[in-house]
Amino acid sequence: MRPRKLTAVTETVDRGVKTVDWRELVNHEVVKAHGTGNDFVVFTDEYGEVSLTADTVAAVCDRHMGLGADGVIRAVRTTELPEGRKLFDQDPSVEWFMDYRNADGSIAQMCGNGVRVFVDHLVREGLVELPQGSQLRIGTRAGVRSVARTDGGYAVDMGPWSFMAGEDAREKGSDAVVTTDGLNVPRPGLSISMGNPHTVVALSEEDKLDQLDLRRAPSVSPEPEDGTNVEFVVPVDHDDVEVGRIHMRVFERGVGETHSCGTGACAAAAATRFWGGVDAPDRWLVEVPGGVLSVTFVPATDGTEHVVLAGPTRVVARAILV
Ligand SMILES: N[C@@H](CCC[C@H](N)C(=O)O)C(=O)O
Repeated sequence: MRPRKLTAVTETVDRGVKTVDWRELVNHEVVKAHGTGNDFVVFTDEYGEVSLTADTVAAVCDRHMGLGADGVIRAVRTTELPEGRKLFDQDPSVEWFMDYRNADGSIAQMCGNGVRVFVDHLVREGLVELPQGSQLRIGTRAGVRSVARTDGGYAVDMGPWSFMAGEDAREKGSDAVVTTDGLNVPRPGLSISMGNPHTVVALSEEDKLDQLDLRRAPSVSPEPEDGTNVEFVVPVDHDDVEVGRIHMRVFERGVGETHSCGTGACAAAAATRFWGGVDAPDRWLVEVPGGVLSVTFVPATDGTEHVVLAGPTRVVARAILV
């Protein structure tokens, strides 16, 4: 899961025109869709016939030479991948697996915006039925997730959140030091797992989120072995004490700065609520450059606390890769 460098894909230059070759996906129909500006190329590979390589993913996601996206999502039957088969054997109602890849071709365990886009794809393609109010259980590399159709999109039970550094972080409120361009001093960060890793940094209003320069990856010390997504948050002033509100910018592992990150919004809300103490609300609105995500902390039947992420999805194009 370590971030990988964008490697060269097979390129041919014909009369001055560079053409990239995405091999396995030639002639495949794909959909370009996004959730609050976190955009994905999505395709169905029901029987797992495409052997998707990191180079192909990077080529398709290239914003100049490809379709351009923050990641690729393959919809595949759980029975067709070893990771999915395990989930299916435990619960045969889990029929579909979200095979998620970052723009650089690396594999990530989870993608919160991607789950909504993935389920919307299954519904639109007629692969599942999901009337409003009903739930669909899908497989991911972080385990099974339940998704409900809502008025304006989908709500995903993202499972429990946890401190990556354990109880030590709970006591200190941070476990890392984060440095980034645009911030003149290093800041403490709190690392939270949502199935994938996040490090959340709180900024004061004066720090001005928009002064951050996230063209280069922030440096996180100690450096997490598998890398991390880094979220910067600033509280938003508002009157409703029942709902927390934050602004967030994110640098995603394996991608770069994105317009939104669903798991990042959950981690950012979890960290901010933790810093806020016992009176902090259970419902949060996370404003990202691509829109607003809703994050709610709910007690689960197994005694843990689950995070429910809700937000919109939008399909922008259907294409055949040539
Ligand atoms: N954009 C996603 C997160 C995608 C994976 C992430 N870049 C990672 O490597 O962990 C989301 O909406 O959660």
